[in-house]
Amino acid sequence: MTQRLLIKNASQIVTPKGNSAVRGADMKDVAIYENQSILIEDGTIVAIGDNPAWEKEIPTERQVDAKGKTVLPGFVDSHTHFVFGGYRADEFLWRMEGMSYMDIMERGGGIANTMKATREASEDELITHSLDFLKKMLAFGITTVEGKSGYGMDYDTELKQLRVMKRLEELQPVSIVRTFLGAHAVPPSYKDRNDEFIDFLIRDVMPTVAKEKLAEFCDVFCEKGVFSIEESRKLLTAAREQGFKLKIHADEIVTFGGSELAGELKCTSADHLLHASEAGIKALADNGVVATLLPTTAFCLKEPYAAARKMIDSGCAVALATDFNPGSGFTNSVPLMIALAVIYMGMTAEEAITALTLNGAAAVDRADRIGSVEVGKQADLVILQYPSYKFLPYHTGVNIVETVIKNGEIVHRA
Ligand SMILES: N=CN[C@@H](CCC(=O)O)C(=O)O
Ligand SMILES: [Zn+2]
Repeated sequence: MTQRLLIKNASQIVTPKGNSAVRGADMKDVAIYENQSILIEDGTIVAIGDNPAWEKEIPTERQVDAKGKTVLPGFVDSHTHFVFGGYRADEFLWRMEGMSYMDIMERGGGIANTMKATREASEDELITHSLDFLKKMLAFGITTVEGKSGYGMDYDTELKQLRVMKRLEELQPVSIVRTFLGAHAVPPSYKDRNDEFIDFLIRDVMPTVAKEKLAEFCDVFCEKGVFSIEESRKLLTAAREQGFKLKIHADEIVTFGGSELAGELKCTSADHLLHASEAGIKALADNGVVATLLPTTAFCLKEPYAAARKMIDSGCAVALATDFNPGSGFTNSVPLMIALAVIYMGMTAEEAITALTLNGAAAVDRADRIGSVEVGKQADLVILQYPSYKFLPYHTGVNIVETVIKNGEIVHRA
């Protein structure tokens, strides 16, 4: 029997439109429907309108009254590292005392610190740890999350992280898009042997990840002192040959040319971009690479924010994501991210919505299925407790998500 759900009388339904990333000036053009309802059948949006017959046909227990509230597409957090062992609270405080992220990394802390704890953790421990994070994400309105490996940097642990994410999909409602980030740092056992480590990933790890369909994307931390442009190009080119779609951590700490490489390789997304050059921004815009910006990381690292305004004005498709991880930004606060984007990065509220929904979906190659409230799309929805989307930045830093719907079912109520 058809399972129906009616979201009725929403003060506003606010959504970007389309099946692909929205670029440049179009990012602000969200549709706003007032006092309309959404009819869902078997997890798919089948109508948006104000047909009085719907209320009569659908049992009251399958109706959600959204009067005085705002409905948005479920948020897509397209860049996280949420499966890891241990914490790095000390490092956070060292940074506040003046040590830099790279200083800590060069002294054997940072990613290597989490690598050790992740290697030691059992699959079940990682599951328990991650379930708690996923629950918090859902409460913030995140209905799809991308998660990366990269805290193993050896065969067993990289696969363990990816398998954990696969198992987590069955245990809770948030959809998980898996990314292989074996090239997250050079592990101590390969110190100063970057080439050999890249070869090891390409030859010994990637084929299993591909064969077992453990990841859809491959990513690399392309950065001065981590992986060079040439090493990143070699890894990503091999990854594409093995069937992966591509992502890149680019120009995070210094201007390095990662954005240009993303353009050259036509990566699905290039992420961070705090120090992307003019030519890099142009390369992203010209090649349809989603520019994924991670404001909470810049905030936690006390670094300048990415040039969101300039990117949008140059025709880029910008996405916003939390980069939730134990080091550079141990926060998955969507309200904080929106506040930073609107207050400090010059994005409008409408652009921030597009960035967090349809463009986030494009950054994980799912814009044809999710990311907007449109007939035919999967019914992943967020209901805010206020009558306008403007409350998202205005009620600054506060979580105003009241109800979350995944695949046409209520999965969270505040
Ligand atoms: N910059 C590289 N990777 C992560 C941080 C990982 C960590 O510090 O544990 C990021 O995207 O910010
Ligand atoms: Zn990252």
